Amino acid sequence: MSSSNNENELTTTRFTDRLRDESEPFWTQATTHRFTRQLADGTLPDEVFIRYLIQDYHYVDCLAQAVGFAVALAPDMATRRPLAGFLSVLTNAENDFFLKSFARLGVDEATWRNTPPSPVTQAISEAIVGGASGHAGSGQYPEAMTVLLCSEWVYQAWAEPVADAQPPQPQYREWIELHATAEFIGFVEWLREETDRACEGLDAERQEALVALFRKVTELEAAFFEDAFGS
Ligand SMILES: Cc1ncc(C[n+]2csc(CCO)c2C)c(N)n1
Repeated sequence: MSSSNNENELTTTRFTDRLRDESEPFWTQATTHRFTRQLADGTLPDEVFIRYLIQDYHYVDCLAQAVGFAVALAPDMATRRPLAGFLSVLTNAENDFFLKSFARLGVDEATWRNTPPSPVTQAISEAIVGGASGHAGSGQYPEAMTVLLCSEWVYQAWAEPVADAQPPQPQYREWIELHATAEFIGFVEWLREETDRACEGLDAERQEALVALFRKVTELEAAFFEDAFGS
């Protein structure tokens, strides 16, 4: 499949292109979901966004744990630094967004604290933290990068095409802007390059397992959006 190790080939398939392409139909479902379309045109019901935010706050807490594993597993300071920068965004600006949005939407602290993670949230959190930490039997840098890449790339892929949308709800505009900034797009490209570098020399069996992991997380990203509709 990948010819990237053959120097005589003029065209090569990036490993991360393979991850995305082999995740269909879930990739298209996750990146063009009605949740993101309605977010962009302002027709997403408040109660759907509130359900999503409460679940996503659980998810982001698990994601921060997964990034911590990636920081630990990274090969050197130059790779730890962007991951640590991302962890800082997650635990500061991103965290502030959730608390501000809960306040704006009238979701009191007891509600977001006491609403348990849904089965879909539990499944995606286990896939992310398990994949990155070894609880799912892997726990190496390529696995950690693969789950992080999926989580971030799906969001860039839905947000960038709707970056100019101006829904009337300020929290919808902010949620789009957060995922369409040059900084975030640059971070996703770095994740792709680093995942390519970490995975392209691995044997076929390991690569197959990484493709399956990326595909599973992509499927769960689509299910996570659907879950917010209560269907
Ligand atoms: C289920 C789910 N999957 C992925 C993301 C994406 N994401 C999580 S943290 C972060 C950093 C951006 O500031 C981004 C893009 C999400 N929010 N929820």
